[in-house]
Amino acid sequence: MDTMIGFVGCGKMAQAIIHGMITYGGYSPKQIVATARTHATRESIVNKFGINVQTNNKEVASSTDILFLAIKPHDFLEVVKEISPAIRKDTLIVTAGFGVTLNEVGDLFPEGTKIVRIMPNTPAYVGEGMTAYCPNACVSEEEIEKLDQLFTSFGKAERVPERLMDTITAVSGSSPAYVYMFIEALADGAVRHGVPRDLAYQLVGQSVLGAAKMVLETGQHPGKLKDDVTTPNGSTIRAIESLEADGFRGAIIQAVGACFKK
Ligand SMILES: NC(=O)C1=CN([C@@H]2O[C@H](COP(=O)(O)OP(=O)(O)OC[C@H]3O[C@@H](n4cnc5c(N)ncnc54)[C@H](O)[C@@H]3O)[C@@H](O)[C@H]2O)C=CC1
Ligand SMILES: O=C(O)[C@@H]1CCC=N1
Repeated sequence: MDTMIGFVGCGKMAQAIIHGMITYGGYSPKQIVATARTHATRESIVNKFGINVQTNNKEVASSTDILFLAIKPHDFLEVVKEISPAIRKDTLIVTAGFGVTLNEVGDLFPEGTKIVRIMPNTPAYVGEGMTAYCPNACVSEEEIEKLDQLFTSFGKAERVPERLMDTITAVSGSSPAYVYMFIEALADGAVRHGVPRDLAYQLVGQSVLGAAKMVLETGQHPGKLKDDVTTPNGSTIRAIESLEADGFRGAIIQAVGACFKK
């Protein structure tokens, strides 16, 4: 029988994962069940993904083999208290909340509950997510392998030590937001100098995608890749000089620190 995958909390992050799993990972909508609190949300999710959507968190929690908890931190405790008595011993709980440790989650479930802490990101929607994960000691290597396959169905996945999770939140969980800001600002610069808005997003989006692929696929140092673009006394070095004068790199390093601290 197919593994049943549940989502308690089906907002932006869960929907990105569901879209990625179905579109790029070959998962069937029949294998996926989520909960929604309102009729309107239920209709919208059913129409988008064709998955089963219910209103009862406990029923979903008790009927799934892998259960994602993708709710905001302020709703977390209430939801866990509700579903905890309904969890089967063999269910794998996958928790996506930032800053909540495996021990803290473990204390809210019966002893021996299998829990995996993850930090995904929204590019899961297009099959290019980055998911960092760490399991607790109750999860077997075989189960970890199964989860790794699930996470890689919507992008890349890395098993990491838990002590890195807060930093990773700042680096890959939140960073799509900073990258969108960069894209928007670069496009604004293009529009400022006469490029139509749609063309600007095309030019910038493809350049960011290409630059990211160069880093991942050539394995070359980003500094070397930057140097390859930079002609002596050319135009690129003028842009670099201006960015350095405005503290571009320092601003990004500090942003990672601010996100980590929160
Ligand atoms: N949005 C992102 O880029 C990322 C989010 N995360 C984490 O994922 C979690 C969810 O974030 P988002 O999807 O952005 O939030 P969201 O607000 O879009 O989704 C949360 C969903 O949970 C539902 N919900 C709240 N209480 C509920 C309850 N009692 N029963 C059933 N459903 C309930 C809400 O109606 C909402 O649809 C957060 O912990 C966040 O830190 C992690 C990585 C990236
Ligand atoms: O902003 C947040 O709190 C979450 C964590 C990673 C992305 N979104």
